[in-house]
Amino acid sequence: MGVAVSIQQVEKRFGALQALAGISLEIAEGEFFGLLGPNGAGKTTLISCLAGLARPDAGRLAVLGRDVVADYREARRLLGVVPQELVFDPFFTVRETLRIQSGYFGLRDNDAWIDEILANLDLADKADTNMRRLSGGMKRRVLVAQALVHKPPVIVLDEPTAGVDVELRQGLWQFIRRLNGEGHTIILTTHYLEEAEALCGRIAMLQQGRVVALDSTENLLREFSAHALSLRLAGGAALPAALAGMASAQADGSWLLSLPDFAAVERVLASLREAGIAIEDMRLTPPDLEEAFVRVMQRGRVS
Ligand SMILES: Nc1ncnc2c1ncn2[C@@H]1O[C@H](COP(=O)(O)OP(=O)(O)OP(=O)(O)O)[C@@H](O)[C@H]1O
Repeated sequence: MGVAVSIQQVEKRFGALQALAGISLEIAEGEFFGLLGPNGAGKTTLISCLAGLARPDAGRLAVLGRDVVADYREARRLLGVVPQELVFDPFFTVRETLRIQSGYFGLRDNDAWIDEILANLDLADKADTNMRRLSGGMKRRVLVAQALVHKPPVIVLDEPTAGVDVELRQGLWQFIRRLNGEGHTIILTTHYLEEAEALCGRIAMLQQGRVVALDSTENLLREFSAHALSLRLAGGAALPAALAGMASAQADGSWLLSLPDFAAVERVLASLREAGIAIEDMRLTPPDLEEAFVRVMQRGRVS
């Protein structure tokens, strides 16, 4: 697999603020890649640099080998960006908007693909509706459609599901997954960590303009999150001393234990049995990206 996106030592300042402080990343063709980080971490700035909308102060970015500054037009053609902000021209219908966007890329007679996009984004019945009459969620769908009109091999989605209802989210992800299955590289930023966990094969976490974690989703979960075992003991019993170190008392009288793997559940149960303590209620929650994210961010702040 070739390199879809190459980002090398990219820096960007806004006055005194260092928005990007030396970002290096490589995203392979066909990846579903997540770019996560708290508000202000630099995700949108990095995407703007990739799309040629902002110029980095230092470093290089390339899309499928095309430098985004030196070879702007070709790099831009290889990229489809769904922006975070709802910007649109209120005077055109949905179809006109998509035809105009096709025109920017020199595409005529693009209606077959436009119809397919509209159908997949559940916008077909809005094709002749004026943009200003659409709801916020519908406008967001049009932004997604606009990014796809030229069938870009690399698709960047900057928080595409903010303010979007559950049904569209599912439809959108189904469509994006299909495109990914057909070989399109997908780069996603989102604050919905469940979505990132379900969709992304690899994730970079940004904090204050730096990459503070970069790994497969699986490895990030393994390293930074644990199985959480919630236990309520009969008669409000205390935990045996051997378990106390890995547990914290909850406000409702239950205990929360952080376990590295399933085998640890067995050790906990054996320890309770030996101490003659009965269990009233027990729940096991798998590792999740939200916990991993919080831990990575806390670690970042310390160093
Ligand atoms: N045009 C600009 N002028 C000045 N500062 C800017 C500009 N654009 C972004 N910034 C600042 O750069 C930093 C990074 O912003 P950016 O929008 O890239 O973050 P983000 O990770 O996308 O955040 P969010 O999750 O809120 O979208 C922030 O501190 C922001 O205030």
